[in-house]
Amino acid sequence: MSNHDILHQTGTRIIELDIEGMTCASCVARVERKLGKLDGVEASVNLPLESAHVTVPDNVTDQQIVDTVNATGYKAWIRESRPSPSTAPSADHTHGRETDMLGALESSTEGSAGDGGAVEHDHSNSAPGHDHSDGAGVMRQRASKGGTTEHAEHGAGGGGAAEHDRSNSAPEHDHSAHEDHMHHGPASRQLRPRLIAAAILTVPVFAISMIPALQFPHWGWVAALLALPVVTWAAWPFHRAAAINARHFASTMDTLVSIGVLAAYLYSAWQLFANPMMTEHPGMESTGGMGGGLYFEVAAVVTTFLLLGRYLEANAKAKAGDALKALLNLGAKDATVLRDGVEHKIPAEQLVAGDIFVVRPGEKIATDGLVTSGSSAVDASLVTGESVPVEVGPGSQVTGATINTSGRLLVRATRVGSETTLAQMGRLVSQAQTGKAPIARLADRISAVFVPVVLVIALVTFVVWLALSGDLNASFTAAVAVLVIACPCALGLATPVGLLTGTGRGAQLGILIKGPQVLEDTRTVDAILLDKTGTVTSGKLAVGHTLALNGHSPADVLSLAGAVEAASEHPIAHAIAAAAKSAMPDAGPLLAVKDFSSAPGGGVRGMVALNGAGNGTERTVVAGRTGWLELNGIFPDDAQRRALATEEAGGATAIWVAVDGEPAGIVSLRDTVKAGSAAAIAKLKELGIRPLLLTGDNAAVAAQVATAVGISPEDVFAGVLPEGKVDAVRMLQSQGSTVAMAGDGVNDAAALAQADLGIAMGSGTDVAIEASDLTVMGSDLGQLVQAIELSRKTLATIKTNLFWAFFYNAIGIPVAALGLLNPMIAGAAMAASSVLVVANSLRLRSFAK
Ligand SMILES: Nc1ncnc2c1ncn2[C@@H]1O[C@H](COP(=O)(O)OP(=O)(O)OP(=O)(O)O)[C@@H](O)[C@H]1O
Repeated sequence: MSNHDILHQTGTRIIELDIEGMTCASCVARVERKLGKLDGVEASVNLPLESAHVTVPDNVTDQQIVDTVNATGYKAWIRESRPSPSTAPSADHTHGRETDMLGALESSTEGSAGDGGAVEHDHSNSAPGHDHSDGAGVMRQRASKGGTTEHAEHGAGGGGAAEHDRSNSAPEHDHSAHEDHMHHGPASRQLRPRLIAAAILTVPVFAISMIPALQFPHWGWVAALLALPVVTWAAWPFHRAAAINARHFASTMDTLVSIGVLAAYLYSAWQLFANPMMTEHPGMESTGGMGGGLYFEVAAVVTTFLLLGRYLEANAKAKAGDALKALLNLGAKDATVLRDGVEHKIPAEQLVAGDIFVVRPGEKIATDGLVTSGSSAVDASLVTGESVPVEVGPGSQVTGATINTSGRLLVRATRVGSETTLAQMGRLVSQAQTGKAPIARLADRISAVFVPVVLVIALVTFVVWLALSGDLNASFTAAVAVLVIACPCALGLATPVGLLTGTGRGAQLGILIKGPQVLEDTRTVDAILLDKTGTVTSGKLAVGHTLALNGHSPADVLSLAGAVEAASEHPIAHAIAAAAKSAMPDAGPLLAVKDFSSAPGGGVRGMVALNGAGNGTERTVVAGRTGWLELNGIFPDDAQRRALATEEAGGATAIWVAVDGEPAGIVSLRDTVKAGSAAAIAKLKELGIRPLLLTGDNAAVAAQVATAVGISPEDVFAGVLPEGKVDAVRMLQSQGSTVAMAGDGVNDAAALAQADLGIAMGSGTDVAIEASDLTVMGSDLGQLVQAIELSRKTLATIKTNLFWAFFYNAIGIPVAALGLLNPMIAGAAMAASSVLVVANSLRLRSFAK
């Protein structure tokens, strides 16, 4: 779907919300459920990003959405609102956060912009994404004043507040708000002092409660006093969340923690008040005669552990988002634009398509463009992950954010703002991170019913224990342990943190994963169709020699073919045109062509005007494969066909050139297999994936390439027409294979979409990227292998996370109910499970390092 299509769909719109105050999977489930109750509204909430992607029909206002979230006890702000790309957004997140990510990009390049307001204004005039936003009546302001204040509060001092002020005026700065969420969000900022205070007070409470040698007369009162601020002030975030939820008759994991901690403290306090003398002598705690004991240390230790868990979690969440931020920060800040021969330094976001800008050696290229003069090597490793700089010269396309290493370039901007490759990358990554795997939805649903169930289990534990043993002390301990061990927060973090880290690391490596479902697909894939030209081979063909037929000269054949091919984008065409040009006398221009037409996977056709013929003599030139010639009514004789077959048998890509309806010659071209292809294919086999070669080229060339890289001869599909590529995918699928397809061209788009896993390679065409599930920015097969490995590893990580999260709860609850788990250990275990899940995910950050 083109941007144009997206912009003109009506009926629903997409709202991006920032939501504050969610702590666990139960919160996520509640927000989704409440929003889902509004007619036609669908929401997908992301816990680590503290955001929601909501599809809203026209009859529901933005304010209603915000109010609904606020009414569930959280705080919501609208980051952005725009027409929906489709009526079923959760299924199609493809364009979900278009202007959002543009905003993100712009805010990241804002640093040197000087007057931010002016920059925004200029830019929104120039970027189509913005025009659209304006037209659609984007809600640019945050929904409530309170929201802004609150956000500013979380920012790091004045700078943060200033940033938010600006974010009120235009959506492009909302990303900075987002960053603040990640870095100075309520979590780490609020939790730190509470954690420190809790830890300092808990140590003595624990020591005097547990070590009789340290006890002194009336130590119980001292413990009660020391533990009081811990269970009230330090544990406040838990109580506050529990209270907010209770107001709405809902419960989350905070409810469990809050009840557990308060119960332990109040019960102990009640014991102490009932028998003030119970700790008169050291070691006398349980001789009070009521069968009770003191649990101040339990309340304090549980609080401290849980705060520690939350704190580490908050920091880890911030780290997990780093990769995306790093990606967005890649963009150049300034551009030197050439106007009337004079260089002007302007903020990069003020560039408009058509501007000519100067890039000096060592500078970042400000935006996507076409080199108009100069030559240099461009280091694209930051964007594509490919380490070898690419040579560019006039006519070469360059990508914004790549680095010009050697020469001075003049570049004409072709894509700016939301259109640039970098913006698209950011968008894809961000969408992937907000998407939800089916398994994560399951986890959300489970945790929503989980808390009330746990409350009941805790109550039953208490009652049954008391009935069976009559021991109030033991009954109480068991019930508190159940409450504490049951917090499902690890469950809520398992998928999003894994996904965030995996996709973030991918972005750094030039690998874009479109969504959680893709991870699942990479696991099941067992066959991969590799496009030959440009994927397995370099795609940089060179003309070997030209065979002339029917009395033509090789030079004539080449110059006529070159003239027509100059109008085509095909690698074969580039090679022939380049060879023809260098063979021209005095390196003059190629002959002029009119009535050009081309058939993908077939060849080209055009009328070439002969220079020097004076009276405008023209030749009809057809170049391409046999089938294309035949379509044009040209049928080579047997001897000519044999000549072609001989060329092909030698491993060349042989192209017919026909002039005025007669075969006139054969141009032979050669491609080179990429250095890393063989190793990558061996690796694919190791991963249990059967590599197959798919090409429009002739069988002999295909077989040679296949042998060179280790693909077995029966796994080669040669001479395949573009539409045949889809059939090849279907055929393998019908044989029961789960098929991946890697390709880079427009020709491949249909096959990419048909494949179970479509992988767009190389800087790829937009169509290919659109149709694919995975995009590998580099064109090296090794990167493709890396992409599959990373996806599989991310999925494995998520699964391990879910296992541990479920495991803790599944094992912990019965053990606690049986009275075999000390509440303090339960608290530590609970916190450890969250930390474990996050730490396990962060391991992905070192993937391929
Ligand atoms: N512009 C062109 N000029 C001449 N021949 C062409 C042109 N485009 C396509 N062909 C012919 O059609 C064949 C198939 O082209 P197609 O683009 O489908 O595949 P390819 O690029 O050769 O290989 P692959 O499928 O591996 O990318 C080519 O091998 C060539 O014979």
